[in-house]
Amino acid sequence: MKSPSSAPETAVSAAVTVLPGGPVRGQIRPPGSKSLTNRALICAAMAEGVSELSGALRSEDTSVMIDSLRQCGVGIDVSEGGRSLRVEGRTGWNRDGARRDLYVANSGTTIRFLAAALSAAGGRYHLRGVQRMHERPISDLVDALSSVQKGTIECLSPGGCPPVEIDSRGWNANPIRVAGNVSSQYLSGLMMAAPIALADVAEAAESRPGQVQIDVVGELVSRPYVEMTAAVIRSFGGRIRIEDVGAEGTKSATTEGVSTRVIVDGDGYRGITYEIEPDASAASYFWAAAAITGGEVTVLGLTPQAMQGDVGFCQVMEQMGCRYESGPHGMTISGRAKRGIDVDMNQISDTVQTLAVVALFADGPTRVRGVAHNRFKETDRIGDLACELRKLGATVQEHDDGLTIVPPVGGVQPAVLATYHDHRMAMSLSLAGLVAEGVRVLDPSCTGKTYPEFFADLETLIGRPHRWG
Ligand SMILES: O=C(O)C1=C[C@@H](OP(=O)(O)O)[C@@H](O)[C@H](O)C1
Ligand SMILES: C=C(OP(=O)(O)O)C(=O)O
Repeated sequence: MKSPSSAPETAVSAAVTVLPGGPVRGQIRPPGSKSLTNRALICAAMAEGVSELSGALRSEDTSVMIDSLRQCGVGIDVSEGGRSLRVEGRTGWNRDGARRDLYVANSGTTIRFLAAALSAAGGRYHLRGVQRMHERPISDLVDALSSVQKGTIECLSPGGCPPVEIDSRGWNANPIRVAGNVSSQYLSGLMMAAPIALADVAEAAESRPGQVQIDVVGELVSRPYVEMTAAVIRSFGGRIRIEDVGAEGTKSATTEGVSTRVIVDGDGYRGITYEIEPDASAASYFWAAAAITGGEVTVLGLTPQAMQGDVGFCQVMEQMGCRYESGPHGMTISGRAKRGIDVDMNQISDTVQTLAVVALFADGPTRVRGVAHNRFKETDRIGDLACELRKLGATVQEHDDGLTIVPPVGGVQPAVLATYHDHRMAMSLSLAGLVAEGVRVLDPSCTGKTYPEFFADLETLIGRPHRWG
């Protein structure tokens, strides 16, 4: 067994068992938001001037973004253990015009945001990742880009998946139509790319649009991330507005089938000083630790006004019977989550796995709706999640858009749980061990995608070591 001090933060261990004990009580500040770090990096990289980002996340998803931008000629200095990033805007951008081979591991934000930004900036790029990345769809974004981009862009794997090959001379057309039912990251990528297409960075562009209009056709999932994108764009000096089509006065012949319209103008990004919030999806594991054990956990640095929709997980815990309080410094969950609930998680889909584990300890079934798009993430987060919950003794029904979880009669059973290279599978499933004996979680180092120090931080919060191996 490794003690907390001997376990390196990215320990490569075959398995981890979180040991049962009393109620979890304490305060914790998770690392910076992945979503905000990768958005700020894109805007800063394409800005005029220098940006200073503080509170950034250091993890695989942000490292592949930093490495890719550096390969394109962007100067990025990393300090304070990865928390501070100094980004020299577009001065060195793609000077030699060579084809860049960019590796993005399994980071959806990186490949979707970069594909759009690089298409707008112009140049030749090959974007590739791990095997699972080559199974995650990107064709809705690539189709949207190919309709506005001079040059070529194509998906190289069957089913419209990466690698993506780009040979672009910038954008010259309008409006862009994009589907939003598989991932909101396509729209976010286009939104962040639009100011780049409007600015001088597009040296290769044969002509530049004066304004960019992006129309989302049909359903848009994970909406809070789109608001977050707009907020980050505005912070970096971009001008953007989002209209819900269908609202009074917005319907016309040009809005047929369109649910959301985004209009971007202005002349690009400006370098700024920017502070990144702690990661709200990561915070969900600590709130859940309180909810499962009947303890009390305050997550510092987050408020209900945070830019991340996943702070909404606290309201879900409240629905299940916890007490939820917020103050200027943090958000607190206390008491046990006793009630099973029926909940639409479309807007906070990264917390479905966390909720599923809390649901194992409730006194009735929990039905999760609205997350069909969870099948396209690091793994199939409906089918594979159901499989692991059943190993713990739950009765689980899979639906097209989610799942129903009936808690195990007689309590959660000991089990060895697979994690499918999915950081959220490892972080959420391990929490079952806070109450139940013998919950062994395989490949814990997969948390490195967004939270390399997760198990070390959890040990600190619960005040006892995990069993490794
Ligand atoms: O834009 C973002 O930063 C994200 C959007 C969400 O993806 P989808 O829009 O695919 O649901 C979320 O799951 C992901 O972790 C981060
Ligand atoms: C879905 C996720 O990541 P991404 O799509 O950015 O790879 C996630 O972090 O849960």
